Amino acid sequence: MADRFTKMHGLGNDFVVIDAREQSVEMTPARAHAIADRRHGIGCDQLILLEPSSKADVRMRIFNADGGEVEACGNATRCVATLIGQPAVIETLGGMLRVTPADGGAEVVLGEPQFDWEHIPLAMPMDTRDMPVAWDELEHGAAVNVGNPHIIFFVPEADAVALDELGPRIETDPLFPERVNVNVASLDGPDCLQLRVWERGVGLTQACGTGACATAVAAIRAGIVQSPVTVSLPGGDLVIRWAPGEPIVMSGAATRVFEGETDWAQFG
Ligand SMILES: N[C@@H](CCC[C@H](N)C(=O)O)C(=O)O
Repeated sequence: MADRFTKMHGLGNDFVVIDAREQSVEMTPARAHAIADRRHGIGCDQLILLEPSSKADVRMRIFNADGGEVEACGNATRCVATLIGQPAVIETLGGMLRVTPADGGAEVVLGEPQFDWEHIPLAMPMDTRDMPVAWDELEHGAAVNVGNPHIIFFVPEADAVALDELGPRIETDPLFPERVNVNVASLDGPDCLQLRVWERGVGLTQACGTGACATAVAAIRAGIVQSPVTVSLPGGDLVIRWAPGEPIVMSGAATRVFEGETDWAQFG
């Protein structure tokens, strides 16, 4: 029997979604990495595996293109919400997410953001609102965990930052024992932010949903913007709502591109 998958994207952040509730699929980091390869595999930023859950409507496992399994993916969560097609609860390593499909996309209620250095996690105690760090022109980052770890730098012009060079250096810095997603943002009008993201385990992507959430939260916390915040990424816009002590709510598009069939055995 052929192995089936759905190719999807959220603002150009693309996914191979495998429904392992209908077919049995053995996933390993090496196999996920091989499937994500854009020349020899199917190609994607993240591989998403849907499994039965005893606590929620579905369990969603997330593998970065490097094969590493991670806790959260905002854009993929909207995509999975549209596949489910009705309000649902999704179990992830980063927590339980409530989703509601809407208008060619979905709304996702993430948990409350974490700011303690142990929860980012960082290798040493530090004020996560204004970290005494510098990598060339990227200085004074803010750190937020929204299910997965993010560092955010507010800069005059996000497009002018050499993120392809600085991103991998920061991602793998020993300050971040679990590595980190690197966000550079600039103010782009009232309550609007421009954002580019170097994703842990992937590289530069067209959009990062959790990066948009972490950046909006850091900007609201710093008093730079007020909720709701429109975050413009290279692949399109997301709207983020948040107030201290409350969960984060993200809204945006999700697109089904095609259904495919393959043979997982060829990927190791
Ligand atoms: N593209 C995602 C984030 C995927 C996981 C991330 N690279 C990590 O390693 O934490 C999103 O839309 O949030």
